[in-house]
Amino acid sequence: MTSPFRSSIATISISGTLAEKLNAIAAAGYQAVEIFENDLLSAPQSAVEIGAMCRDLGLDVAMLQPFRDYEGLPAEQRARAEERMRRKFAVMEDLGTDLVLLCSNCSPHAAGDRDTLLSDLSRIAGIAGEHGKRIAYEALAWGAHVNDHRDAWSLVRDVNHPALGLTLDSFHSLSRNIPNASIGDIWPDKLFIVQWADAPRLQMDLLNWSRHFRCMPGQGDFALDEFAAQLLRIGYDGYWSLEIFNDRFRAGSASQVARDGLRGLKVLHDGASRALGRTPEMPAAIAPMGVEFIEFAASHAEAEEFTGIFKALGFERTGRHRSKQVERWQQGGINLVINSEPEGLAHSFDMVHGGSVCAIGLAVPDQSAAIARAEALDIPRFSQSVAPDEWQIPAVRGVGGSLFYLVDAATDADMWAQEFPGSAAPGATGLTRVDHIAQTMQYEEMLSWLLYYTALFDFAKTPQLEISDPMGIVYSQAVESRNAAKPVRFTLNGSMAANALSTRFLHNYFGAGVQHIAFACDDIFAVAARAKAAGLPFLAIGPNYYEDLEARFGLEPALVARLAEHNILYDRDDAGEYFQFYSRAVAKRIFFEVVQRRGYDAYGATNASIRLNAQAAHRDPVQF
Ligand SMILES: O=C(O)c1ccc(O)c(O)c1
Ligand SMILES: [Mg+2]
Repeated sequence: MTSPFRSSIATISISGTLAEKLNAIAAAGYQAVEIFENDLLSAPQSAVEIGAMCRDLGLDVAMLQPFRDYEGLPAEQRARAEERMRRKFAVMEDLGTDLVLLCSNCSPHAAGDRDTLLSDLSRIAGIAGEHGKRIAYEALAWGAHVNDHRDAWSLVRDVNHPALGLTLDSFHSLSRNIPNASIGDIWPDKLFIVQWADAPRLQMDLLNWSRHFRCMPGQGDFALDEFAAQLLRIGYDGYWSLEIFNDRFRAGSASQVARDGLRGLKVLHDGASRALGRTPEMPAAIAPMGVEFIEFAASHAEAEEFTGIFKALGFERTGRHRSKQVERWQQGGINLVINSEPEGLAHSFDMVHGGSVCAIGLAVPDQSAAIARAEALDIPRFSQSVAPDEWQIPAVRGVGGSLFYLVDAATDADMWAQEFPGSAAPGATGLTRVDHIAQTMQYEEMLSWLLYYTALFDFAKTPQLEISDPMGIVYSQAVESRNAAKPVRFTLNGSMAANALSTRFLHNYFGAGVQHIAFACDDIFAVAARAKAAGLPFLAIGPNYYEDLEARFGLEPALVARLAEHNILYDRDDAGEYFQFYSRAVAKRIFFEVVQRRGYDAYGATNASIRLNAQAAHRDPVQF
């Protein structure tokens, strides 16, 4: 399929040597690269060889960058800069590009009056024109005189030389809150390149924000969709080029970061096309209608540990798979499946992780659209051999190699009836549905999975929270469906602290995966009392918490006593009230939570550190 836009990425955005970067960029499927000068300077290959390498990899060289500090210089320095520029033209010739990026001058010694800027930019445009080269002028957000794309544009427009055009960089424009409507004034033939970066909204100086915290479209807080729609509106059809300065990415996997970037760009371009009423470029984001099932991989011995907890929580075994060592446990609208087969994906999961969640089934309204969306976003499909008469459910890979089964919401009942014949309906008990699923991952992977969830699914993200674990800080971010009736919610958790619970999980579990599952109920006291009588190993909460709770929220002492009796944590905000309790972990890995929401939409973040402290009491002694 021909790409609906021209994709590119600056080599600064990813880790590795220049050759490694180019390989990762080509493998991810970009059409072009911006060569960052520092990457070129430190490469063992000549510019001619780099140019040849790009061509062999099928990559165009979109631009060489950056060229700094030219306009407004005193005459002597300006002449030296022009000489430097001529040399760059020779390098560009070798690389095979005619475009160079010129950053607005950051020197406090540069003049900033408009006549000087116009005259200098005219001079350099003339020199570029003589060499058959073009210059793309960019307003750095911290430029001494030119730091707003509207000013850079008015200079480019008034110089009006074919060799001088504009660079738009979403970071510089949006970090300064420059209205997107101003893009409407730009003539598309003079917009030589558009650079993309998202970023979290931070209170810090522009330069450090830009150099360390840029991220891929969709991973930050900028309203890139409006910016993108404006570009399409003016008819811009040049490169969409990622330029991401981010310390985490430069320490991470080049191929992963490159793939994430292209995924972010595709979602952005498609979203902008849709906003303009144009033909969509891929099926719409999947809007899951609920969690259909959670599949646990477990040996028979560990399966008993899980089912002990399931029983105490009120689940019943309602069926067995007609041909496999797989059981179905149910309660309310919840299906838990325990897979103890001696081969297949579940078995590999059990071998690597021990008892674990190997798959999650999501009910989707349109299975083939869901699969096509995953394919368009380069999210790998999973298939394993199934018996000819077995119910086929398409699956894609998720966190830690686990699966998302995309269950057709219209035929889910038939699926259960065929695969688990004669399942008994569960008796009425307390748990109603899966409230959320918490996945733990390396801190470095969090942005990648965040993008995965918001690109593949019609999910919104909540702000990232910092939770204090007794052994360090844990970062937690939720992604949740916008469908309010039966929301599907995941929390993504990671830490840089070597002994925080989430890090201990990664060690114990050998990788990223589901760390806990929260079930919703309508009467948490009844569920807790029943679970207690049935011997659920509760996570015990200390008395200080309850004393503080009484003071903090002015709760009735009798209510606080009931909460304490059942180890129930409590939170309240403007939207409503939240009740939650936890089980101890199975095999020090997975634990369960029960929640009751009364209008409340969050996750009890203030209680998370209480919970982490309670769990830390059970950790193995650490040897330093
Ligand atoms: O941080 C910088 O110096 C820098 C350089 C080149 C760019 O295109 C940019 O946006 C920033
Ligand atoms: Mg830039």
